Amino acid sequence: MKEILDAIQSQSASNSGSAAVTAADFAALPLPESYRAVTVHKDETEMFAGLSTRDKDPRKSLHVDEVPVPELGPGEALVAVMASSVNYNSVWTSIFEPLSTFGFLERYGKLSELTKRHDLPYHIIGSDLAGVVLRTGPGVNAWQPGDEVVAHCLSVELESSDGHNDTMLDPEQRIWGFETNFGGLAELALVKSNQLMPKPAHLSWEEAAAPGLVNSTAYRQLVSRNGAGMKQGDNVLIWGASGGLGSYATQFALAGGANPICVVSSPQKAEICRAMGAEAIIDRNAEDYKFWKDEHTQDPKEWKRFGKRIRELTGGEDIDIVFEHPGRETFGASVYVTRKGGTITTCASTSGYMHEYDNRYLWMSLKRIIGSHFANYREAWEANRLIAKGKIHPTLSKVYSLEDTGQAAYDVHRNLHQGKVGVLCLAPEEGLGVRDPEMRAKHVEAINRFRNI
Ligand SMILES: C/C=C/C(=O)SCCNC(=O)CCNC(=O)[C@H](O)C(C)(C)COP(=O)(O)OP(=O)(O)OC[C@H]1O[C@@H](n2cnc3c(N)ncnc32)[C@H](O)[C@@H]1OP(=O)(O)O
Ligand SMILES: NC(=O)C1=CN([C@@H]2O[C@H](COP(=O)(O)OP(=O)(O)OC[C@H]3O[C@@H](n4cnc5c(N)ncnc54)[C@H](OP(=O)(O)O)[C@@H]3O)[C@@H](O)[C@H]2O)C=CC1
Repeated sequence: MKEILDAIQSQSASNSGSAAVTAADFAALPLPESYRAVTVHKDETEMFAGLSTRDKDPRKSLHVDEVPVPELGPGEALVAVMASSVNYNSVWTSIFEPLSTFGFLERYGKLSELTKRHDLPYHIIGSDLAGVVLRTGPGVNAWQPGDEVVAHCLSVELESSDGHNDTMLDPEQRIWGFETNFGGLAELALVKSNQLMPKPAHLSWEEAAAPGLVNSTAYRQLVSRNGAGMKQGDNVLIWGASGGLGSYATQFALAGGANPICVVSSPQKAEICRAMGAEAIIDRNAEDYKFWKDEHTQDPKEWKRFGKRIRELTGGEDIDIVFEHPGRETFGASVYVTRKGGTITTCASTSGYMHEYDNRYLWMSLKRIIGSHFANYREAWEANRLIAKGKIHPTLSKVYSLEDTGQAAYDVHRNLHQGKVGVLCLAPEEGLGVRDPEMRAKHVEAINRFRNI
């Protein structure tokens, strides 16, 4: 592993990404037999039985294990991972909710001889990476050893026509590192080569690894015609506006000429939204919205109070698009505050997936609910292109070592974090991997906006 790291480190910081070490040199580097990876264990899926969601502690279930290097198949790439990031899907995996992810691996394993590799008693998690290609499998022509890359997390087989217009609709659609094995929170990762995209040259490894999953998801959910198709002037209500998804949705709204109404839970988070350029901000904690009277009963008076507050901030207008992900806790309010003909677009249900809302406000006012999930190949590419062009910036706040991934996931689970939380895998320190310092200098303030808050 040291030889691999030395080769990556010897890429000059001033050569704009062109390899000082050649592709042949990288291809000739010997692969280790094993590598360190963050895992959950199949024999521990019941370890939190009886505990409340909040009390399930990722620090207990996430391990750093030495695991064998998987065999490389056709159309695949083995990547040396310099950095990765924590996504909420890794929190779900670590607390075995709503399902144990081993069921996904078992199902995938039944598909073919090759996919059997994924069905193991341990699950290497992680759905983001920035790193360097070490090996490519048969049939891979677009990428070669030595290429500096990020990977998006859409894994598809594309054998059915269902996914040929929109790769998210493939019947064998999976999220890499959640529904497949060999994810990015590790020193090496196995991906389909179609997941690879160029690493933005002005970012360090950990910055480049941070946006991938959430940025692509927010792009489809809010901007793409497959999602809400946001346009200039739209009032966009963004829950968790300084969180993983929300920090990108806020940037897309501002960059696209829309008007974000940012919901956060502290003055500190409100300040981050202001620094991004948002003006309409609601501190849900300070204003103490209680959309549920008790576990079973919502309070429409609170929906109305929330709607009035939004009207105060917009000069009397209602919401064109709600960017939803908290789910049960907020969904009734989200449907209520949407304007006639408006859209509620949802990609998650962090607080509970059995939603309740008053359907009269949906049908009588001709509103639409759109389900959205990650992003297709093209959307992921377009979202990464915006990062590479410095139009959208990483929202990395804090960086952990691979050994401390459990703590990083705990912070995200307990909502103690801001923006995105990074993890160094092979990178020995932060700040490495920048190939275009001039471009970086132009954007450095925005790149560092979430750091160490
Ligand atoms: C990018 C990041 C993303 C995120 O962070 S998202 C947040 C994290 N993700 C999650 O929380 C999602 C976790 N996943 C799940 O909870 C489950 O994954 C699903 C509820 C989405 C699906 O449940 P399941 O049981 O895995 O699959 P089924 O499609 O319900 O299939 C079960 C059986 O039910 C049959 N079935 C499906 N639809 C129908 C139908 N309409 N009529 C009759 N049967 C149906 C199937 O065929 C199959 O059958 P057979 O067991 O025999 O294979
Ligand atoms: N389907 C898909 O493709 C994807 C789904 N997801 C899912 O989306 C969800 C959010 O992910 P992500 O943004 O990365 O997570 P984060 O935890 O980084 O951000 C979510 C933010 O939502 C706010 N929030 C949390 N709970 C509530 C609540 N009960 N009511 C109102 N606001 C709340 C919090 O902000 P504050 O406290 O400031 O209000 C929090 O910071 C997760 O469930 C994740 O699995 C994520 C990515 C892709």
